[in-house]
Amino acid sequence: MIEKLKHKYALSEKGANAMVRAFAAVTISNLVLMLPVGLLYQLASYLLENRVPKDKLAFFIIGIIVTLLLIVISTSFQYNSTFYSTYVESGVRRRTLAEKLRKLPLSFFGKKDLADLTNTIMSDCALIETASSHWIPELVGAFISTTLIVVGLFFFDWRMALAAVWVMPVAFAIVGYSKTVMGKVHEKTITYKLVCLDGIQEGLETIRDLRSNNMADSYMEGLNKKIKDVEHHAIVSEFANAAFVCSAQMILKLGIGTVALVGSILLVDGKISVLTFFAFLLVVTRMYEPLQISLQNLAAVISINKNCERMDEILSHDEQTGRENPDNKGYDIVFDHVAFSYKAGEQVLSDVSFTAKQGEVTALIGPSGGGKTTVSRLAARFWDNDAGTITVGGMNVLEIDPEQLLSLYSIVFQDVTLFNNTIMENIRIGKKDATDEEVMAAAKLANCTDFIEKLPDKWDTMIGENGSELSGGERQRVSIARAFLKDAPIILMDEATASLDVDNESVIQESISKLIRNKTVLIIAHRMRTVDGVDKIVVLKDGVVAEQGTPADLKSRNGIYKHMVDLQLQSEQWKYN
Ligand SMILES: Nc1ncnc2c1ncn2[C@@H]1O[C@H](COP(=O)(O)OP(=O)(O)OP(=O)(O)O)[C@@H](O)[C@H]1O
Repeated sequence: MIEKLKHKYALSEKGANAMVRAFAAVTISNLVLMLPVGLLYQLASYLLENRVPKDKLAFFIIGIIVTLLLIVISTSFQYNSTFYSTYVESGVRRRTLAEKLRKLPLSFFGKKDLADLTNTIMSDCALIETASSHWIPELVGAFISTTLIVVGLFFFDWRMALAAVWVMPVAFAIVGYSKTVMGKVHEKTITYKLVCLDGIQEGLETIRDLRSNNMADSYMEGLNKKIKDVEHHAIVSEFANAAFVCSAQMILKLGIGTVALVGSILLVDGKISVLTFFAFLLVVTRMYEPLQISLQNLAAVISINKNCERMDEILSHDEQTGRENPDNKGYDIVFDHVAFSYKAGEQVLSDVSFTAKQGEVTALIGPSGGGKTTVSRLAARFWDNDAGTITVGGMNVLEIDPEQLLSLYSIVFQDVTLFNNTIMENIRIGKKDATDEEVMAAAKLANCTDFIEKLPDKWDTMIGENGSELSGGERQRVSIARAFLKDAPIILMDEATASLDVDNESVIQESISKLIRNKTVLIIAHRMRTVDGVDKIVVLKDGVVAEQGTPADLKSRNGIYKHMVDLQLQSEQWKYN
């Protein structure tokens, strides 16, 4: 049972054990709440004889005190077992999820959009939290305690017990039947919600483009429709749920009626005493109460199945794993007949072989969509290649732990990611234990010092979400400073100086020349002028290496590279007129 609970509700071993304790706590609490019924039964038996013996008064007083004490103890045990441990467990679940996301291959994130993942981490976690603290323990506890009470009732009088119990299987069958219908309704609800969240997120991310293209109104129209769909579907879902739960609860209430009816007949026939009749009426009014709530809980537990599946999909996804200790000899990167596709059937690289040597600069060039970025991603194991091998210093990248492998790389992308933190901490990301002096030295090399000194709080200036308070060129210089700070033996650059002005470009180019000395450098180049001095050019076209060699070699071959150089020369002559 522990294993099943762990898997189904994304619980740790400790959390699953706490849930079983919560079942016991709710059961005990429900049973303790039946004690006043026992006392009332005793009292009624004396009152029917028109006297309460004096020596029994103490029994009732002690009975009431003990009952009150037991209620307090069992309620606090239930509280501790359900709420406290659940919230501790929720923290564990969110951490496990975050840790898992850290280890998943990027291909997983390609399949899932951000709104979907955020929803799983925030909303699904919160739902499972409520389920673990309320719905599931109350449902299971009510089920066990009611079964025990029902067994007791059958010993007392089987005919009256039958009159009280027949409604239970019918009520639960109705809610159980709702599983298929509600499963589909809930799946649709999630889909509508995700489409809506996605729309809101996309709208916020693209607000600048929407406004500049006068698209804000039509986008809002589309978004309004998505919000209306969520609203409409939520009403349908609530209505369907209420229809099942309310009918089941009404059936349950019929139990009181049948106990009264069967009891009256048996009483008139003299087959039961008034006291037995009274006892059954007392028990059924109390016994159905947790079941009424349980029916609602059962419907809710059924409805979160989809959320649990979504969570399980993340938690059971294969991680990118590998050896912790790199055993590379040097830092040559070798692609040997590498093939790769992001999606099945859409081959992006079909047969790529080349070597990027340590101490040399290798430039990847070629037409847009040829596979340059993909090659650089595979080299750093952001994705795993499907066929062929990629080695770094003779070590297959697929056999090494991704984080260990990435410690060998400094990466400068075109789209720089910055965090809402100080500029100092944003550069320190390159090397988390770097001193302030080291950070400042790296920033100087990347020509960042001037603009940082002009910021309101200098090095302690918060740079806004994703560095929104910095210009494109400044962002790129921060990213280059990170690479200087990390000073890793392999450098991957995606046209690192593309958004720099002429002044900055020449200063940084000088620094980059220092940075890349004796390293393995793989650059994705778009401007042919910058690759003129590299050691090797690899031309990628349609997922294969179309040409490779030194710039001089390739120029003399009159192939794609030569053609691209000529085109760029022509485009440099272009002017606005
Ligand atoms: N995450 C992804 N999921 C699916 N397909 C992708 C993904 N990234 C890239 N592709 C596809 O892979 C192919 C190669 O893309 P890649 O970005 O490697 O080319 P590139 O040569 O770097 O292009 P560019 O010069 O325009 O940046 C393209 O057809 C692209 O649409």
